[in-house]
Amino acid sequence: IIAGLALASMLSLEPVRAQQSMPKEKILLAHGAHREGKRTDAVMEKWRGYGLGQFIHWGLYAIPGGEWNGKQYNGAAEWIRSWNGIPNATYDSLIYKFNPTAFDATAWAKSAKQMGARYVTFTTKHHDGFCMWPSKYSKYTVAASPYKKDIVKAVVDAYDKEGIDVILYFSVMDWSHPDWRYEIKTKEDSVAFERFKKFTRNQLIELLTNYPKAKGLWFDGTWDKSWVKQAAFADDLETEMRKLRPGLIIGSRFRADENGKRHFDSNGVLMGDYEQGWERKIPNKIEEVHGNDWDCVMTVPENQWGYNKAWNGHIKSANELLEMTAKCVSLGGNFVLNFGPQGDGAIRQEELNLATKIGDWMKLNQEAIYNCGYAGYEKQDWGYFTKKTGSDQVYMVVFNVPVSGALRLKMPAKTKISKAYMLADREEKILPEEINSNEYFLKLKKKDHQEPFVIVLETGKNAENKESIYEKAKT
Ligand SMILES: C[C@@H]1O/C(=N\OC(=O)Nc2ccccc2)[C@@H](O)[C@H](O)[C@@H]1O
Repeated sequence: IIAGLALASMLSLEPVRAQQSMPKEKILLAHGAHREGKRTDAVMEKWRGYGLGQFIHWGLYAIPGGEWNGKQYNGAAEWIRSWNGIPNATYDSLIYKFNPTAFDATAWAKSAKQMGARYVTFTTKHHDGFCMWPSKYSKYTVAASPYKKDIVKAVVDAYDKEGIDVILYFSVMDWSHPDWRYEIKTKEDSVAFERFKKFTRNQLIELLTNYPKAKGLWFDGTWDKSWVKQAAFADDLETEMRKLRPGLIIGSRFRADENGKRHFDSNGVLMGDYEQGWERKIPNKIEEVHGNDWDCVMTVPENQWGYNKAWNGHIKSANELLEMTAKCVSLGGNFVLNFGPQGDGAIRQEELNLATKIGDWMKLNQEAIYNCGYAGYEKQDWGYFTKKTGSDQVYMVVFNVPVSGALRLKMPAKTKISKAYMLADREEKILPEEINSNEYFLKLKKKDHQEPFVIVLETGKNAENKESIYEKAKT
């Protein structure tokens, strides 16, 4: 095209327009993203509105709980098999100690329900390769443990009964499988990894077949070169899984495109149905989520997913976790809080206490979290705006009350407030005092709030559109 234009100009057929900055040419990809933009089906619409979820990391690693022969493992407790202080066979013999007599899936599900979680992501197989279901493709499963029973089934059934949707976590990387490779260097590696790919496909089809109620798969352990090079295989497998389970939700961490690009393909388009990169981190502004669905998965300690006896370092409080929840929802995402049950199957008291506190708050304020998203308003110091999907209803989730006891509220131009009141007590009206066009003071009855609260703002059509009482500053 450029040569043609240049030739034309030389022949003075027509002046060449200054070369527009040509849009970046899309690279033709066989195994890139197969959809651009958010999914619009009902299953994904429901996922988008969950707001709050629970992650559960449970497996053999919960038995040592981050400690071995009295020594504290400094990494994440669920990674302890990789500690060079423990021979793999010694770790793997933990299977003979796995008999969680305190495991009660119904109690877990009821605690999650009370907390206000609307979905749960459960570890069917973590990097250590131990299967929490009786997989017929592995000997290293609950079936070979003293416990014997199918834990994945118990969790899926119990959470489904509480109306909480289940997503199955699955680690592709499987340290215990003889055919797993970090990268393919030799012919032998390649032959072994072909067997591993078949094994992985078999287990995934088995999970989707055994647990049809599961709404999605949360993939992990997909960052090593061996798997990143499997663009065609992983793409075909994703297509097969979606065909087997229409509506299946798969995140951006499952597969890479043929150039090894993960999460976003070579054209910058999100792989899968939502972005999975927000692991123990939250975006600060809407631009960072690029118009995609996303969820943030978060630990209570700094970085412990599996049960760790040492409950130390910075342990997040209920208010911190509520602020993370509100921040995620205010930017159009979901917040997924991790629980690491003990080796005996009981959830530790500290985590149960957090679930209770979060649940008590959610009972009063869930309307500002469920089926809410980005309001499009300017972020302000007092906290986070959320907006009810498909309505004008806007919420202020307040975490910071200034010493004045009054909140300064800046609304977008032409957006008037007709009513404002406390969500937890609708009788407590708040009279916005307009101090400038679209700027208001909201005086609060109570000043010493010990936990976040929500103010409902009625805006939109029924708000009177009186002109601002202030002259525009003459500048
Ligand atoms: C949810 C966590 O997921 C993991 N790893 O996550 C990542 O590797 N996250 C990641 C990596 C690169 C960029 C962004 C996130 C696991 O290793 C860990 O044990 C836990 O199951």
